[in-house]
Amino acid sequence: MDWVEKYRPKTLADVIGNQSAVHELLEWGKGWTIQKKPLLLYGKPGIGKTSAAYALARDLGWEIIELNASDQRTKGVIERIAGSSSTTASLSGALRRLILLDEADNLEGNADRGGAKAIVDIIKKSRQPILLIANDAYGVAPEIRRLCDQVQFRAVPARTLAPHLKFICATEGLDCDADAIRIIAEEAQGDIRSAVNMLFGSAVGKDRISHSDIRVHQKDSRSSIFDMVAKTLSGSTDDNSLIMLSREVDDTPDAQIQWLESAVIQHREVWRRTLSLCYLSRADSYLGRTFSRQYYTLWRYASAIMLIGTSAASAGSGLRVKISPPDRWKRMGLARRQKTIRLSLLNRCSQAYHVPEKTVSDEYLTPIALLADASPDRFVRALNLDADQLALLIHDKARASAILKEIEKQDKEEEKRKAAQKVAMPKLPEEEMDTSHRDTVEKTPEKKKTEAQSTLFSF
Ligand SMILES: Nc1ncnc2c1ncn2[C@@H]1O[C@H](COP(=O)(O)OP(=O)(O)OP(=O)(O)O)[C@@H](O)[C@H]1O
Repeated sequence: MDWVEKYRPKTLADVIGNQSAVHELLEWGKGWTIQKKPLLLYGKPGIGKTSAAYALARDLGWEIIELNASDQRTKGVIERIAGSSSTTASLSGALRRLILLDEADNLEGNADRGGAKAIVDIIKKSRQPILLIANDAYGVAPEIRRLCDQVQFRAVPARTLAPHLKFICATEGLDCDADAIRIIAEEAQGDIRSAVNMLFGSAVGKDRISHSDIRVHQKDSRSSIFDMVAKTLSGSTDDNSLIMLSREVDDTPDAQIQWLESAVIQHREVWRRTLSLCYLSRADSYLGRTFSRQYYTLWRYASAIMLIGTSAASAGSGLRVKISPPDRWKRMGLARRQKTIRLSLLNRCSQAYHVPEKTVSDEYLTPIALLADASPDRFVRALNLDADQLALLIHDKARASAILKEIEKQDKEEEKRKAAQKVAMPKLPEEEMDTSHRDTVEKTPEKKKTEAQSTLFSF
C-alpha cells in the first residue's frame, strides 16, 4: 500500500495542521441540523480537505456518499446518486449520510452542464449534511457558493510537517537524517501528499536515507505544471532540470506550450515577449512534424526549444508571472458552455411546444426571445428556465439573474403563505388529503406543458 493511503488520517485528531479549520468542521458536524448550510472546504491540493471530511464522518458515525468529477456529473447522475441519498435515510443504520461533492470547482463543460443546477436543487432539498470540496472557492459556481459557508484549509508549514514525516519514518523502521526531513518538508511547500510521496519515492529499496537520496521531483504532478512554468520563467534553473521537470508533468507537450504562452505574454519588454513566442512557435512546428511524420525524435527538440529558449529569453527579467491555465482553454470552455445552454433551451422549447428542435432554432427562437423579453417571468415559470437560459433569450445576464432571484423570492413567500394557511385550516383529514392532491396535480408535467403552450399562444 502506498504511504499516502496508509497514513491518511483516520480521525480528526490525526489531521495535522489547519487546527482552526478542523475545529470549525467538527462544530458544524456536531451541531448539524436541517437548517445548517453546507460547508465548502477549499484550499490547495494535498492538505487534508478530503481526509478531514472522511475523518469527520468516521468520528460522528456517519455514512459517506462521495461524488467526484470523474463521475460525469450530469444532472441525472447527481440526482440519482446524491438526490436520493440526501433525502432518504441510510440503509446501514448510520445516523446520517454525509454527501461529499469533491472537485466542486470542476463543474464545467458538457457533462456538468445542468450539474450546477442539480447541486443547487440538492442543497435546497437535502435532509442530509453536505460538504463540498474545491481547490479554488471562486472556481465554484456562484449560485452554489452563495448557499454554502466556507472554511479555508491552508498550506501546512514545514515545521508542522517535519514531525509527521519523522513519525512515518519511525513506523516504517526507516533511518532518515534530519537534513533529509527538512528538505522534504520545505520542498513540499505545504502539500502533505507531496511530502509523503517524496519520502516514499526516496525510500524505495532502502532502510536509511540521507539528504542526497531525496528525489524532490516526486512532487504531485498536478502542481508540477505550475512549477515547470515558474522555473522556466525564472531563467535561473539549469537546462537538464527543466527537461526532467517537463517529463514529469502530466500535461502533453502541446499543452505545456500553451501554458508557457499564457505566461510569456506577460513580459513587459517587447523583445522578451517576441523572442519567447518565436521559440514556442518553433517548438510547436516541431511537434506538428512529430505527429504528421510519426518521427518521435523531433519531440525531444520541441521540448528543448520550448524550455531552454523561453528560459533564456526570460533570464534576468525579474518578472513575477501569474500562472494560470491558457486563456484559449477558458474561451473554448465558454463557447462549449454557450452551446450547451442553447441546446438545452432548444430542447425545453421543443418539448413544451411540440415542435422539432430544428424548427425552434430556425423559426421560433426569435419570436420566443421577443416575447420572453416582454414578459420574462411568465416564460421562466412556464418553461422552468434557469438564469443562463433566460440570459440567452433576453441577452442580458444581470437582468436574467435578477429576474430569477425575484421569482425565487416570490416562490418562497408563496410557500410560506401556503404553510401558514395549512396551519390555520381546521385539521380535517379529508381536507388535508385534498390539499396534498392539489399540490401533486399542480406539479404534473402535463399541466406544465399546457402552461408553457398557453404562455406562447396567449400573446
Ligand atoms: N492534514 C493532514 N494530516 C495528515 N495527512 C494528510 C493531511 N493532509 C493530507 N495528508 C496526506 O495526503 C493525502 C491526501 O490528502 P487529501 O486527499 O485529504 O488532500 P486534499 O486536500 O483533499 O487534496 P485534493 O484537493 O487534491 O483532493 C492523505 O492520504 C494523507 O496521506
